[in-house]
Amino acid sequence: MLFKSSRRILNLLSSSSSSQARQVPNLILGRLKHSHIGIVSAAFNKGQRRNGVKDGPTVIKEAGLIKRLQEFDLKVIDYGTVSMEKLERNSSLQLGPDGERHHDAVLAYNRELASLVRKVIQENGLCLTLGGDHSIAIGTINGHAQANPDHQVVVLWVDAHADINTGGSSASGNMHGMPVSHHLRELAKDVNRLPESWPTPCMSGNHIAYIGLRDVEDCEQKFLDDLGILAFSMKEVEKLGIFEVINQCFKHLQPSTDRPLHLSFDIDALDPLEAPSTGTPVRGGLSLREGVSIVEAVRETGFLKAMDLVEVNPELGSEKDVKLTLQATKTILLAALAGRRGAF
Ligand SMILES: NC(=[NH2+])NCCC[C@H](N)C(=O)O
Ligand SMILES: [Mn+2]
Ligand SMILES: [Mn+2]
Repeated sequence: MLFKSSRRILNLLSSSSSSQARQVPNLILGRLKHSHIGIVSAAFNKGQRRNGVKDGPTVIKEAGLIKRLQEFDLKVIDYGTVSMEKLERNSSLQLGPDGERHHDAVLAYNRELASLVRKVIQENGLCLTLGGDHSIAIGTINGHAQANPDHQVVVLWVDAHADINTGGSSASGNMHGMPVSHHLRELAKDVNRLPESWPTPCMSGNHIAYIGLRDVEDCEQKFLDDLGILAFSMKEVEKLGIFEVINQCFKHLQPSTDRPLHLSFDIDALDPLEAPSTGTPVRGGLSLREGVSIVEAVRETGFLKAMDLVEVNPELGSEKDVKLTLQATKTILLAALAGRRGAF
């Protein structure tokens, strides 16, 4: 009798511990349920002047991202690449009305990208878009909004830069410094669109928050101030600490089932000591641990529906620099999507 019952307890113990061992993060992230993670490769570089950034998606995938995510029982579907080929047949530099470099090409590419992002979300996937330069967030956020016509998408933008220039305010003409302005209703009249008036603005200044800023131009700061946009620069991260900053962002954005969350993560938000291979590095950035804390908190809200990881450029820096940058990138993605810290 005693033997029997202790046997039963042993069985119970072993079955509960084995089910615990299997308790890896499954496909239910908080209260938004996803059937899979859909990966979109946005191999695009016309939003700035360096070629290599279009190879970001390939090197990130070659570094074993999908296999690593699958090790945590996540179902991953590769939706393939939105390529620049069609645009390249007409690759002459064409300026927009306010000097935006490759204006129509950037927008035409993003319109196609937006359709694929919309498809991933409509098929109930959590959409991860690998860039590419940050101009691809014109398409990803638009596609996310298209998939949720009855809901307000809210955006957490993690970056050294505000990327809120318009053609008129930009000193460089590079459209990777302009994606945010394309989505804001308040700036609608300052943004030049395609003849079919794509993209339509899908949010207001109170639907976006920033973390990590440290290289913001005067015109951009004026947009942030005028629109009352919540923005935590590295100075505030330093003063308040990363958890207070994250909490204030979520209090403000109020992600929920009615307010799906879009995370746009520029790898240059991290300090260049952590992620050197990127086109516009700025020293004094987030530690990898702070970056991980941000994306862990994002995941834990349960309302993450789409994420961009942009500006990894494998042609910049030494072999060691590229390796470090890819390790940091994978660390961020593993924490954001699987809720895990660990080695690659
Ligand atoms: N996504 C980026 N890395 N953006 C950098 C933008 C730099 C500068 N503010 C510009 O508009 O040209
Ligand atoms: Mn940046
Ligand atoms: Mn950026």
